[in-house]
Amino acid sequence: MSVDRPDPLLEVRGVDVRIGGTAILHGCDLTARAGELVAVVGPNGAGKSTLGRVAAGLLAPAAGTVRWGGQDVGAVRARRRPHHRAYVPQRGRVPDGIRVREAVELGRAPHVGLLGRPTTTDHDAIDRALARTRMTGFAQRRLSTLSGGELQRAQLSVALAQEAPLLLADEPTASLDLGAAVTVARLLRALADDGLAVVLVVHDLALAAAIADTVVVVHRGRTVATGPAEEVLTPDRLAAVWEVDAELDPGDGARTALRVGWRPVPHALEGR
Ligand SMILES: Nc1ncnc2c1ncn2[C@@H]1O[C@H](COP(=O)(O)OP(=O)(O)OP(=O)(O)O)[C@@H](O)[C@H]1O
Repeated sequence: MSVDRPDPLLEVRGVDVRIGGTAILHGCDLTARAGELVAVVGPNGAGKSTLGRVAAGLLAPAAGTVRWGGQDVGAVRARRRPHHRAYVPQRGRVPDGIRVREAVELGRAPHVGLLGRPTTTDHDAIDRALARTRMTGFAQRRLSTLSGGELQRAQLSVALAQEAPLLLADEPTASLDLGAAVTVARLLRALADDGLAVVLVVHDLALAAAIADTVVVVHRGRTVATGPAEEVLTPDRLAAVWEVDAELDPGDGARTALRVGWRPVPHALEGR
């Protein structure tokens, strides 16, 4: 590890989570620094969203610690939390009737205060968040009328208006077409390049390999590997964790592919 790496904005150490008496996470670790994009990957039900929620302070761990900028999350008052981290849920609630700009204004609310009025700085932050997510032209549209991709971008816009140094996004490219997924992936990479710590829960391993500095593999409630995609997503690990015959092709770094053995191996080739 280089000595001049910034201190972590997110540090999850040895976290256990129990829900309704069931152990969901066991001793999980997750670190993200300014300028770093961390992709949390793993099979269905592995515990990725739970890890994202505990990292976002939405779920209290039964053991272990969660720190934002070195401060224990339990010691951060509820109204200060949006200043530390923004969280984009997998399935955000879409309130009836609310327009995109109004939703983004709600994202900005922690800066405005209970009785205050938005200042020019707040309006500028809202405009920037809309522009960054290409939602300026949708500002007066009701959330309920947006397509799945537009809604994902609107939710990111709400989170960006918070201007928190740590952004956690749970499957922001789920149900997006290829072009829309690339747009969101590039935005997340650009946000990290601008100095945010970005944690992304994602299923698409080729996308994770293309944009993430660090990949964290969650398997059966444990963080079993952490590192650059080419070191972590080896054929052996893909076989052990996802139970597939697959290989990551790192390409030129910006274009990545996952070669997957989709069809059963013919008996004649087995064991060769
Ligand atoms: N509120 C809950 N009550 C009971 N079990 C839960 C609850 N929330 C999550 N779980 C269980 O915890 C495990 C991990 O769930 P989690 O949503 O974190 O997985 P995931 O890796 O994000 O899965 P997916 O890729 O399918 O979204 C699953 O077995 C899930 O059924």
